[in-house]
Amino acid sequence: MKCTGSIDTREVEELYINIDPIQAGGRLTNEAQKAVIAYSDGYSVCDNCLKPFRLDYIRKPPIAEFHEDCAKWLNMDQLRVVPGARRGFQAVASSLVQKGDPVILTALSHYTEFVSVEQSGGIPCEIPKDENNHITGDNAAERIEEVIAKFGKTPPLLYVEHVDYQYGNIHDIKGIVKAAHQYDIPVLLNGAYSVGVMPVDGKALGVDFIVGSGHKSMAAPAPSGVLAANEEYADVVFRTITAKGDVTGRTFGIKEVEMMGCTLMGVTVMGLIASFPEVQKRVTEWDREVEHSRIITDALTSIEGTVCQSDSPREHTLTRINTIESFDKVAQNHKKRGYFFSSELKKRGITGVIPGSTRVWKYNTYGLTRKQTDHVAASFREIAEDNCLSVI
Ligand SMILES: Cc1ncc(COP(=O)(O)O)c(C=O)c1O
Repeated sequence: MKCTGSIDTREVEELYINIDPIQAGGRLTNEAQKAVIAYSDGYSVCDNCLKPFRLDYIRKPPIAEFHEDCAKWLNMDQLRVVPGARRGFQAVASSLVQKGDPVILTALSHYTEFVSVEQSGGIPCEIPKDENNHITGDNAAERIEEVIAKFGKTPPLLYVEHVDYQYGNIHDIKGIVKAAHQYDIPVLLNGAYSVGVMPVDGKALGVDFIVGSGHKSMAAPAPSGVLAANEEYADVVFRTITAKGDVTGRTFGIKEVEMMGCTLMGVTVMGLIASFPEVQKRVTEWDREVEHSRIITDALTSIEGTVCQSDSPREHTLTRINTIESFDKVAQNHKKRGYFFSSELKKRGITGVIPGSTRVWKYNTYGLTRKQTDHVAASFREIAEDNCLSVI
């Protein structure tokens, strides 16, 4: 097929309630949609890039202010915008990890963390999860000791998910930080599923870095994100270039090495900034989101044979559910096989569950209204009853 450049409307968002596990927190606000159009030209944010020539100093549009305000909001000392959470991991690993260094991550770490470790020549060492699918301070301490004994050196970095992508569980960050700091290991908090949807306080958690994903949880276009650091590490990660042209003698001012000079331009940074007021407001309404998550999860677990594999009652909107003994049993004898489930959901105006999956799958209820929540909950029950599954 040839790309003609003509783009259809995106039905998923226009016509359906979307419970896709990764998309919920990244939907743009109306303000971001307006900003995206206004700043759609490539270098549009550079109209007023005056000395010093760097993205985070631009005051019109208020990019400098966003950097200050967003750092404050996360209770961290300094912040930069980055093209996705993964680029935040990359900047930190590239600054702190040397070839052959052991680096601590967890049994629930995202692949992009592993990629950043590999790029820097580090050796990934995972903290195992416990029987409740949690990463604990005790397990972290034990693993750190083991790794130091094995490699004969202290890991330069530890990554931990605030909320992991497999279960949507919230982990004991304070306990893990306590363990890491006993060995002077800095902690990077992966806030891909927390920054922008729930309250996050870097100083209260005690972390050294926070990484957030704009397109996952801050109502921003992709690829966007934030990297925040505390004062102790800011100078290292946000160091400026010292290289000089050996023939021309040129120097390059205050460009930051890990940021490749400047990062987000145009649509991405302006979408992130335009959504920021709404994002700050919505994290204060987290309790309501959790309530909606519980309503839907309760509906699913009221279907005989269905097991919630995430923490219960839910504390987050991302949930992993096991329907092997319920919807998958129906699928075995259904003419549409596993596709019956997504097709029944679609008939009811719901999308986001991978077509064909009826065994273990994830959904995210973030951003649903109460009416939509009740409709999704009732739909799961109805599909079960229509297919002779008992609902308690
Ligand atoms: C837990 C987690 N961390 C990091 C990432 C990467 O985020 P980004 O796409 O912003 O680089 C993802 C994306 O799926 C994720 O689920």
